[in-house]
Amino acid sequence: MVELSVKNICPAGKQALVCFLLSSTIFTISFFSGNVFGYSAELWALTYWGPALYFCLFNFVLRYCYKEFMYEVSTRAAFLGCAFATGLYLATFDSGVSTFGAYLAVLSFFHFSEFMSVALTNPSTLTIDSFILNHSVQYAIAAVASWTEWGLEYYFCPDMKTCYSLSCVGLALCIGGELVRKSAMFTAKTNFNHTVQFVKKPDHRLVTHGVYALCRHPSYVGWFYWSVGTQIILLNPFCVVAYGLASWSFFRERVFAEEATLLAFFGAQYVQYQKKVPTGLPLIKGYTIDSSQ
Ligand SMILES: C[S@@+](CC[C@H](N)C(=O)[O-])C[C@H]1O[C@@H](n2cnc3c(N)ncnc32)[C@H](O)[C@@H]1O
Repeated sequence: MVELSVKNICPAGKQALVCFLLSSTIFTISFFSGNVFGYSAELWALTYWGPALYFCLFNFVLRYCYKEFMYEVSTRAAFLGCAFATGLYLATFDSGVSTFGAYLAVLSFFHFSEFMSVALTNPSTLTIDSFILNHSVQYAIAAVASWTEWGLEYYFCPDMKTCYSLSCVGLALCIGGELVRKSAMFTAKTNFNHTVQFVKKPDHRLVTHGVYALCRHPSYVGWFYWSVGTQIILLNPFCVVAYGLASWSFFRERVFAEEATLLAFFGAQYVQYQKKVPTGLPLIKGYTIDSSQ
């Protein structure tokens, strides 16, 4: 049984936590120093060049102190910490830029928390991919498309990006999605894996309690709503629709393939589970014995 506590966190998890917190704190202090002390030319330089200088120096130190995996973890966690603080800072702007700031904070926190959740729940599977920064080419294209849409609309129609109440609905959807996904990871623990398993491990147990008693694929449900939520935060009308359709079609295929393996692993036990509990994703039924005929 894995005991979840910060004390028991694995070395790479601790390292990621320290780098994320240190970087986000230093960036936050630099960015917000102007709000506290007023803006002078010197402080302006400190506010913007300070964080950049820190980031370069910190990476230089990391390069000499850590090797391979630990170095890769440290730089990614530090980068995500900087992005998170930058997002928080931009979110305080009195213009449409604040929507991009909120999005940046949500995005960087998501990738950091994915790594930390694996570090806490299933450390033996922890790799650099646990940040899921390099999820897929499609994921990268989708991100760039959303930045492009936001940039074009902000440039040509800045008023479009000031519907803050709608942006807050997106934020609520992202927070809800995060909570559901992380509840799934913390409930399934070592049975959860970022990549679908095609060979059953001897200790793989079917999880049907907690959030898995409400839906069969809570981590996908959370990610689905989180991804649509990010586009509502950005007030991107085209990407809201495109993300909804792309995520839905991705999860429909993923659930189908995953359930075929789960039926092979757990047989009648999984059939019973399917009868009682829905997938949780709209209009997705999953793989039933009938689908194979
Ligand atoms: C990325 S996780 C996703 C889990 C689940 N689909 C969800 O959305 O919460 C994929 C791994 O979880 C495992 N898995 C999925 N549902 C499970 C369950 N109810 N009990 C145990 N393992 C499960 C699969 O075998 C697969 O290797």
